[in-house]
Amino acid sequence: MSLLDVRNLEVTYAGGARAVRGVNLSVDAGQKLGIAGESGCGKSTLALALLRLLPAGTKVSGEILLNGEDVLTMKWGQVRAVRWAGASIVFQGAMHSLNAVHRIGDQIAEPILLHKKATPAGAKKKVAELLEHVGLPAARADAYPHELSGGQRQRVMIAMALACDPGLIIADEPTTALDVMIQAQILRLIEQLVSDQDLGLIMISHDLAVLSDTCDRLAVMYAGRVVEEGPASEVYENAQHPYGKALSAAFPRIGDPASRFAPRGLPGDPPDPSALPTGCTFHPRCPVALDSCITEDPELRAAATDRRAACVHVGGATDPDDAAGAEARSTTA
Ligand SMILES: Nc1ncnc2c1ncn2[C@@H]1O[C@H](COP(=O)(O)OP(=O)(O)OP(=O)(O)O)[C@@H](O)[C@H]1O
Repeated sequence: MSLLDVRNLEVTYAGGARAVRGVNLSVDAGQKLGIAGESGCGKSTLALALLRLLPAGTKVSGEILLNGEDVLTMKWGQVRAVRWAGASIVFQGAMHSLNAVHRIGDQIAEPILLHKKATPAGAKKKVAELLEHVGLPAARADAYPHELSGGQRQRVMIAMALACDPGLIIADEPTTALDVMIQAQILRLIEQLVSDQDLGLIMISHDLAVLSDTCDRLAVMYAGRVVEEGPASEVYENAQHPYGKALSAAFPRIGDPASRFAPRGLPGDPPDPSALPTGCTFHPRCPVALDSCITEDPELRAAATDRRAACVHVGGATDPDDAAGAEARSTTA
């Protein structure tokens, strides 16, 4: 049994935006899954859905099996316990997530007192251990958030996420607000904690390079769907889906000066999730779209060993007559 098994997850916001569509994914203990995609592709919605943190009125269907139990059908009391002890989220921008008027030790202690039913002395001891675990002196428990640097605050957020010993950490752009040096330190810290404690990790980022460096597997999302999935370094180095290729080409590579000076962006924007294009939702931006892509939306299918992509061009499914149409379009574009 996987630590987390998400099956056919669909999320539609009250206004009709289909932010997550038919997502399947799984994470085992000790496994690090990266979720990549441009802004608006549904990554944060997916993270929030996993712990039922979406606004009231949002329609969610499918299954979210955490340790075999479906989070979507749990009673609220159980969901609240699962949020700390089963899986917890580290958000970007720790300053906004921490309460400015409380000492950080008290903030970390709160879930321990509430969900672990610890005594005040037991919670204090655990807070000291957690701070040391994330590389902060235990005495920093007495500090207020504004007395810490951005990197230290993000370490506090990680300590807080670990407070009730969850099996899964969901890190949503955990280093986006930090400078490059601190970003690297925080990423190494997360990696180390995950491997020391055999945790599962879902790391969300628009930055494919960061994800390929940190994670074992990578899922690329576009318009609410996973369009490509496989071992992280392979997806980054040799994406199969045209969107994965474009996303990967947008990042300069070490040792490849050409890519450094000419990273290729992808023209256009992801579609409005309340008015999605027909067929493959990527077809309006796709440089190799076929006529059939306007009407057909391919399922994820085997692209190579242990890799899958949702594109008519993978798995030998391309119709040669249709390919002529694509060629004509790309030469006139
Ligand atoms: N509360 C909401 N109500 C309606 N639509 C929403 C809501 N939150 C997000 N959306 C829409 O759902 C889509 C997916 O948003 P989401 O924030 O999940 O994407 P993302 O990939 O995480 O982007 P970013 O990296 O910018 O956070 C977007 O089109 C967004 O406008």
